[in-house]
Amino acid sequence: MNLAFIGTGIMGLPMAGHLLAAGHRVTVTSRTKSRVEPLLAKGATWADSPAAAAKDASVVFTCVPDTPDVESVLLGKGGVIESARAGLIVVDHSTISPSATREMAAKLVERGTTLLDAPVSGGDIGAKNATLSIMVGGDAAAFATAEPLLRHMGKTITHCGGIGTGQLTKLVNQILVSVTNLAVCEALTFAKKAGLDLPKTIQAVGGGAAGSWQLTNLGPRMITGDFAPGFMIKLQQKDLRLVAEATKELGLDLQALQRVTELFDRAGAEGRGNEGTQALFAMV
Ligand SMILES: NC(=O)c1ccc[n+]([C@@H]2O[C@H](COP(=O)([O-])OP(=O)(O)OC[C@H]3O[C@@H](n4cnc5c(N)ncnc54)[C@H](O)[C@@H]3O)[C@@H](O)[C@H]2O)c1
Repeated sequence: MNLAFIGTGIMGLPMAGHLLAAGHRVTVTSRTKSRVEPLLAKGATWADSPAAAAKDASVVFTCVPDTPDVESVLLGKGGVIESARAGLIVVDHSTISPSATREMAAKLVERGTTLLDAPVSGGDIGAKNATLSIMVGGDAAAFATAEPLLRHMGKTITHCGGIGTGQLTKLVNQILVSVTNLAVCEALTFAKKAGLDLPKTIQAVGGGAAGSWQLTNLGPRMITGDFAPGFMIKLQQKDLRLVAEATKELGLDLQALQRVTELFDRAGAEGRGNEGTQALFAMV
């Protein structure tokens, strides 16, 4: 199948690589061409704009940082909409605003193009190992077409409902991920102060009821001071802003969420925005 992938950063690069490895023709574009070289070396084709990338594609994937980036690659100058046509499916893997997603879907549908919101969870490791959880919102027929492609990149693929429900589900995910991250930071701070062997502690509690992705994957990075991203703090701040907007709309007041949001914002203000979320350990 002719596919396009726009935004080949920490997540998009390995995800597009899986589509290539599965035998699809993949045209790619991203902000920094040099970072796409590993895909070009494996047979991907470079395009100078999202519109050019989408021109001959049946399905276009996007994985860029924030809502304005998705708006730019889909609806901006040189955006996908310029070459959009009846039958084209756009699958957006970015984590962005659910309401902006619905608005973009309405604009694309005027060209006969269907948008699926399909944010992912599982981190850089899940992207590399093709074990992502992918939460999809949008038209059921478009989902049926996209699902076999999503299976090359993820293990748990869920059609959550109509357009925007993938993003709302991802916000549920971000509440769990961020509050658990803080719990891991506090537990390991306690363990360190108590003089415990930290790798043994992670092993011991990770196998019981306290086990979690955050503990298993970020705990070892926390205790060795490896703060390379992973999932950047500035992206978690962006996600927590989206969660804050949604909780306000729903009239909710979630205490642990507020605390962890403050800590991530403080980490960002201290210049840690490009570090991985495990660097929260340094803030506790
Ligand atoms: N890193 C993770 O662990 C993780 C996990 C789940 C979800 N996400 C989400 O996935 C999305 C991407 O995250 P990432 O970690 O890969 O970020 P990243 O910054 O590593 O990659 C983003 C890519 O998008 C490209 N890009 C940005 N604006 C562009 C534009 N206008 N046109 C073309 N390309 C553009 C950049 O060049 C970069 O290659 C974000 O929404 C993030 O919240 C990330």
